[in-house]
Amino acid sequence: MKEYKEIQVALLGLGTVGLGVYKVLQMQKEEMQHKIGTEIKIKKILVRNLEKAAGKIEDASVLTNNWQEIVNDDKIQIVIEVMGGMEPARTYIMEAMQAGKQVVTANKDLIAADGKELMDQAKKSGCDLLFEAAVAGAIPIIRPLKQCLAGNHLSEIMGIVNGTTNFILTKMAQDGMEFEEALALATELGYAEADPTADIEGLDAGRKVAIMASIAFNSRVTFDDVYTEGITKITASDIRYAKEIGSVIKLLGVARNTPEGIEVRVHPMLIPERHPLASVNDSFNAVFVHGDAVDDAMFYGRGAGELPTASAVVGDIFDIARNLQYECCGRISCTCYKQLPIKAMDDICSKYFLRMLVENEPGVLAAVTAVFGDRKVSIEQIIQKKKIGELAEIVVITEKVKERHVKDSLKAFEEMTAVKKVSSVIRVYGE
Ligand SMILES: NC(=O)C1=CN([C@@H]2O[C@H](COP(=O)(O)OP(=O)(O)OC[C@H]3O[C@@H](n4cnc5c(N)ncnc54)[C@H](OP(=O)(O)O)[C@@H]3O)[C@@H](O)[C@H]2O)C=CC1
Ligand SMILES: N[C@@H](CC=O)C(=O)O
Ligand code: NA
Repeated sequence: MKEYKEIQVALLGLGTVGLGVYKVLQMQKEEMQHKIGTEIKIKKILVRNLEKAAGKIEDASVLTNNWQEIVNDDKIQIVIEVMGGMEPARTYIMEAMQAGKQVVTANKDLIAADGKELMDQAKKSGCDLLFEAAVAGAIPIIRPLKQCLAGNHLSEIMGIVNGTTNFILTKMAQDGMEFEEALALATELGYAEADPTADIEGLDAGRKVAIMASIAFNSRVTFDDVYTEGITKITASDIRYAKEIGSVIKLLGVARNTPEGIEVRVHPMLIPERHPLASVNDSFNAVFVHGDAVDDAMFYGRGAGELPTASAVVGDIFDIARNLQYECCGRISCTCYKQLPIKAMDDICSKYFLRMLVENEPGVLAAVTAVFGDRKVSIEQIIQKKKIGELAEIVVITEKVKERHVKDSLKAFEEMTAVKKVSSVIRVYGE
């Protein structure tokens, strides 16, 4: 065992998460010696603008805008990447590992796209590359999937894995807030990505689902494999109709290991109010995991924000500090040893909610029903909601059907003069 009076680390980035890590390490100052047998000392913080960063911390002498000062400093043993984005984060992480440093990152964009190359380099360098904060923020999920649940064949992961969109949907449903106002608030609270398009279009959740699926199913799933649909088309009317049928709308990430291949998708879903995910609100996230031994397990906590995300990052730093002392870094490497196919989205099965504007004439409902019937789409419910001039708004809820049959039906409606508009198509949870 090696004894270290202190372990020197460098932070790359001093934004929401970087400042959170700085604060949590200060909050742990008295205790870390007892917990991990050494102290963590931030030796350098890489920033772009020295002046802007100086006002954020007590000792501005640790700030630098020169990466070489970090990568060439042999005393720095852990690099903590919390800048975000693909480059230069990727290069810095690679160079840090090539220089024999351990790495912690919160960067899902990078792990979801280039996880294989990064893990390969970690193995080659005998380094730890830990990324607990990259998925579902504070919630421990990477470590459970890789370690605690390793004695399972995991078949399903499903959950709410984006804090920003969950916050927006909660504010729209519970406080009647407008989409834009709720997004601005989420940004102010430090939940949103630097470009919030990644949150609201489902890309951020897609990256997290790709990372979880790769680990859970031992087969590499990249972000490009994930079907993503965000919440920008969800309207106040959809939320109201959902409420009327005892449901809420949530942005869900789903990954299933099926005999036809891996199903990976992110999209809004109507879920019954009694389902545990329905009460996951604000910036909270929750992940369900199903395995052959564990049965069902659920993980819940804050999915975004300064201190919650830093909680996960600091957990990784502490883990590495222990590994450094016991000289066992790089203990757990890439676990993707299979090459499973990805299931086409057209082949997934779901129930669907469709809101349509049709001519208010006798026979139109029958014609709509016939289009569905001819394309193997069984209807569970069809309700005429209201009249809008000469038109009627109808809501259709289908049985569980194949996505391709719903798409075929939508194509047919485009050709039907009696159908003026299909305003919403939202998948519905359940059998
Ligand atoms: N916010 C959250 O709740 C969570 C975030 N994450 C992830 O953590 C990472 C950081 O997110 P967050 O803190 O919210 O983002 P921020 O935009 O708040 O912070 C990023 C910081 O990195 C700095 N930075 C960017 N590029 C460089 C560079 N080339 N050199 C030096 N500094 C640089 C930025 O500087 P400048 O101020 O000049 O732009 C900024 O201060 C991302 O990967 C994100 O996806 C993960 C989980 C939760
Ligand atoms: N923007 C992300 C931050 C955490 O990953 C989110 O809102 O969940
Ligand atoms: Na996490």
